[in-house]
Amino acid sequence: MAHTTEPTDTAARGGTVSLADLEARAVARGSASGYGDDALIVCDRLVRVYSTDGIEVQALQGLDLLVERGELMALVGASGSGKSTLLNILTGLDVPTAGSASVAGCDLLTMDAATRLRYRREIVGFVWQQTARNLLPFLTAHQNVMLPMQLRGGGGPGGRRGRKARADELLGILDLAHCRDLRPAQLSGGEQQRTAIAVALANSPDVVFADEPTGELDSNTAEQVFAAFRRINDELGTTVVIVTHDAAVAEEVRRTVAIRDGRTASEVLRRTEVDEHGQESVVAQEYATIDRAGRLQLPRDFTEPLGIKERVLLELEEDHIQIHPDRA
Ligand SMILES: Nc1ncnc2c1ncn2[C@@H]1O[C@H](COP(=O)(O)OP(=O)(O)OP(=O)(O)O)[C@@H](O)[C@H]1O
Repeated sequence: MAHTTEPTDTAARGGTVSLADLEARAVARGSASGYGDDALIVCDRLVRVYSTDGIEVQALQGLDLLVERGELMALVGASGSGKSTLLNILTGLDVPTAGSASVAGCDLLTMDAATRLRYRREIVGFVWQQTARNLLPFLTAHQNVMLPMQLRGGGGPGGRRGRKARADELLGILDLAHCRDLRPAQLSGGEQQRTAIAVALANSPDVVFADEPTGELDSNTAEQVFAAFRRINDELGTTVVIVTHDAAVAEEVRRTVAIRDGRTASEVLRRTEVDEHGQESVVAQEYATIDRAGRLQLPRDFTEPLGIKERVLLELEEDHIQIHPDRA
């Protein structure tokens, strides 16, 4: 085998290490640690500490998360797990205490005020749980969808006519053509949330964040809203991140990441598989996540029945690792 590792050879020969050697090593190290190079959303060891009256609360405790462009995924977690804290950081409303976070190449820690405004208008879209936060009550559905394009300024693609056509196109994709000239109070809960999705999409953002978007809806209506998220993900390729406490959302998306105590704890992936008879079925599998430091959190359902507490024995097999309770 040909030797291409010059720097090591130099060192092995006992010679002095040249600047070129050091540079080559730095480049090699850099490419090896290219965490999330291709991801749209990158959270790396994200920490958020709140201090109130001298008491510190660690809402995020070194959270790692990668979301690829084009994903339709959900972040789930119990109350207090850190979902809102994470969402506030990802939507540019809050800044983490430590770690790093970027969305579509925007560094969320170092953005200045002007970039933050552009980020919130053009790079990300939002759908909140409360309609009042999503839609202006005195504007029609069509006018609500036009508004972010008008606020963006710069004329927008195709000028006023282009913006009107875009608003109509989005209302069409979301099955809302019949609601075009109605005000929010004249729309059903599901129609309001679908209009909110159209508003979020107005400036063609890289990602839409939705916070408990179906929290105030019955299950049938919620199903229509999830179908709308799937449609914009399929037809427009928009990345969608849904944040909820409702674990049942896993049925509606392809990837669900669970947050526990300010860290990502596990993931459920849903894939469509085709058997030898051509029958399609959806297979959901739960994975434990490994953080950047190599830490793995074992689910309580697994540790409790085996009485696993402080330590385990690990055995490396050819294609898997065995974890044994400490019987000593
Ligand atoms: N502004 C704040 N000041 C102090 N502590 C806070 C603040 N915001 C959140 N926390 C604390 O941080 C932790 C995470 O809160 P967060 O709101 O992110 O959780 P959550 O998963 O969104 O919960 P919920 O579903 O109830 O909204 C909690 O312990 C919460 O009390």
